[in-house]
Amino acid sequence: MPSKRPIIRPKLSVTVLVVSLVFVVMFLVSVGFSLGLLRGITAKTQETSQELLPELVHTQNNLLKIEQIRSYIDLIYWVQNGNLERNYRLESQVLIHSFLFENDPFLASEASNILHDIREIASIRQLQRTLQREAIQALNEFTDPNVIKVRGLLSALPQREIREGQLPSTFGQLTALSSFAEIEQRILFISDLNRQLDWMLIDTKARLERVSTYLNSDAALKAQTLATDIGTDIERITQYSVFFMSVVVLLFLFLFFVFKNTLLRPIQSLVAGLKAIEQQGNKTIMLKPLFFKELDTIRESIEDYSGLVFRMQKANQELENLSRIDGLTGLANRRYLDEILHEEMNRAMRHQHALALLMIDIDHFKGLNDQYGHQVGDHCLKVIAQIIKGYTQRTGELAARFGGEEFTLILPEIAHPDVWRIAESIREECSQTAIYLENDFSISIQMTVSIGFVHQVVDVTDDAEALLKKADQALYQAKASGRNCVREG
Ligand SMILES: Nc1nc2c(ncn2[C@@H]2O[C@H](COP(=O)(O)OP(=O)(O)OP(=O)(O)O)[C@@H](O)[C@H]2O)c(=O)[nH]1
Repeated sequence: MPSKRPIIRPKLSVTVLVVSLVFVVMFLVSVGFSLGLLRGITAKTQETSQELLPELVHTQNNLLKIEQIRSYIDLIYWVQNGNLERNYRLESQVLIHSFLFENDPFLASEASNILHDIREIASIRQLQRTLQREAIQALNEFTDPNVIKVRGLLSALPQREIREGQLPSTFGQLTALSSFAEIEQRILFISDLNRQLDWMLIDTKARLERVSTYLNSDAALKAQTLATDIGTDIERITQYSVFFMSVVVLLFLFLFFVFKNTLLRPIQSLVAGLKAIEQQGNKTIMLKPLFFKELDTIRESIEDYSGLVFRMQKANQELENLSRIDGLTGLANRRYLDEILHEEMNRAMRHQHALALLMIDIDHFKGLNDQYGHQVGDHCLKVIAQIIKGYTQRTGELAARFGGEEFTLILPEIAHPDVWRIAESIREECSQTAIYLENDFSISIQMTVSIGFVHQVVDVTDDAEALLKKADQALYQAKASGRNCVREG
């Protein structure tokens, strides 16, 4: 037969240590991971605040500068004073130079175009202003109303354009100085310059608008990138938290399930085992082997304890039986007789039943002892005892050895005629039984018994002693009446 391999059971203490270590390692890993994640997010936030935010600020600055350049261009266009115009031009140039390109080729090329436009506008405006001034100066000496009108028109440039046909057809004295066509041509040229300026202004403003739109969309893009970055980080933190919490919850559920099956239930079964020993110590209990070594050791101890309790209960029972039984005849002894008689009297009293007590004594037993010896006497006592015991069938009936060669029979809940019948039967059976000597079967002994009994409904005034006494007196009468007879007390 193949030898059974011993089952290796894990130790609870070691398991708890290992689980704790796993938890500690998991905790450290998660702390490390959390710190790494947070560090990454912090670095990203710093990077954002150091790069993206300044970029956004630069874009906003550029937008402001664009607005300022736009107003400078207007001023360059409208201003009549050359010095002021130069100032505005320089200011706008400074602004363009302070423009932040951030390596953006579109911005760089548009800035240089704007610079070029400003110079162009300024130079045309300068030329227009010079020509305008010269023309006005030349016309200043004349008082002709048409000349004054033309001078007025020239002074209103560039607010109001001078169109062909707007000029008067004659200039009076002026025609003496130069031809009408020549003057008209010059004034219209100045006005043309104005139209050119208008177009340039429209172009430049459109360019500025383009740059402004570009910067705005760039700022929006950067803001969106920033928002997306923050959103991604928040999502990562959320995902990590959900993952970590799920792992922890699942692990706890798993451990709870494992410990419930390997720890809580086994402990409950051990407690149930102990209770079973307490409640039913008359049999040994067997428990299922347990997973953890320590618990299994406790299980083995409980099983051993159960076996011990069982053996002790058995021994106690045997001792108790021995203390109730007469060693020679196997009938109840005097002590147990008193106990049962007391109980049966109480029961009879409660239920108002009649109780019968028979005292049975072997006749001339001393002579038998003397003739055949004590051993034969003992044998006869056993035979008579078995005959009497044969009359105990119902619950509560008890045959006892009262002492020496005297026996007692308790018959509860019995009718009077039945007592007589049973007593006579015992007497008759004893007298008809031939007892053979164990070492000589040729010799048989005939024995008789005398019986005294009492039958009555017990009341509170009665006690066991009185009942026994009454039965004994009846027995005495039977003896006095010549033995081998029954008498009632
Ligand atoms: N062999 C044996 N004899 C016992 C035992 N117990 C008592 N005896 C004897 O029983 C006898 C009782 O004798 P007595 O009381 O004189 O009664 P009896 O001889 O039966 O006479 P009556 O009862 O008057 O018929 C005594 O000789 C006791 O020694 C016992 O356990 N074994």
